[in-house]
Amino acid sequence: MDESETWALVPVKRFSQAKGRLGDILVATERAKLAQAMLCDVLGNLRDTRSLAGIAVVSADPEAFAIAKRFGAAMIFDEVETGVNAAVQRGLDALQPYGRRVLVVPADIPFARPEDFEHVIRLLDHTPIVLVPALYDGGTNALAMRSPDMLEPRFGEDSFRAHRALARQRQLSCSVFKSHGIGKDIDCPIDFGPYLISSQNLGTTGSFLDELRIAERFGIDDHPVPVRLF
Ligand SMILES: Nc1nc2c(ncn2[C@@H]2O[C@H](COP(=O)(O)OP(=O)(O)OP(=O)(O)O)[C@@H](O)[C@H]2O)c(=O)[nH]1
Ligand SMILES: O=C(O)[C@H](O)COP(=O)(O)O
Repeated sequence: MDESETWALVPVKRFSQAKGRLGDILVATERAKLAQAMLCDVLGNLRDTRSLAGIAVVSADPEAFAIAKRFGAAMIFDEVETGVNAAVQRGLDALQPYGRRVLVVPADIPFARPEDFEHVIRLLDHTPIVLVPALYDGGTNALAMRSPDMLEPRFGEDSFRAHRALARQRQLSCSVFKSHGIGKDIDCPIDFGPYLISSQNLGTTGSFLDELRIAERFGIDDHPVPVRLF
């Protein structure tokens, strides 16, 4: 086994429970479909990231496994489903015996391109930890480590600061890559800003948003409005 191989690890919550923060504007079936569409885009972009040796999906949802299979990803069963950190830790434990590098990403970053992931992987040659902050909410949209046991995952509120602090505490140097592709996620209604909708190819997610007529439903037109500063 080549120890410099990098595997991607994607935690996926049961689709029927996904995207609760969008509950005011999307019904449960729409939230589930959006989560599935984003997973397809994330797995497609990871599959097209040439330096990745493999992808693993950690989930309890059979539908997530069906999607994972389509993209050639390995499957790790999340039997307890007690949140993102327990799920990621389960995945890290599964990869640990192989001594691989890992790139942990959430399933809701459909804007991340293969070249963004390649950049993270290259940075791992320079520092043992690489973090990509979420652009707006203090989250972490990619956590890459030279080995799966370097940091325990601390996803959730203010996780970027928590991951950085943990790396410092362990005396592990850390690169921070501010990536527009990886940094943008869809968590809250505000994330459906006009910039996102009119931006480049958004793949399966874009098609689903078109189908939802998201712009019309939320009164967003084609003109830039200060929903967020990009
Ligand atoms: N396997 C697994 N993945 C999870 C779990 N909880 C969250 N995730 C995943 O972890 C990432 C971050 O998820 P969250 O922000 O907690 O949940 P979300 O569904 O994206 O959004 P909210 O419901 O609005 O919080 C996403 O990829 C989720 O699918 C869990 O219990 N098990
Ligand atoms: O740090 C975090 O928790 C994240 O940014 C991950 O997930 P989310 O974008 O789905 O909340």
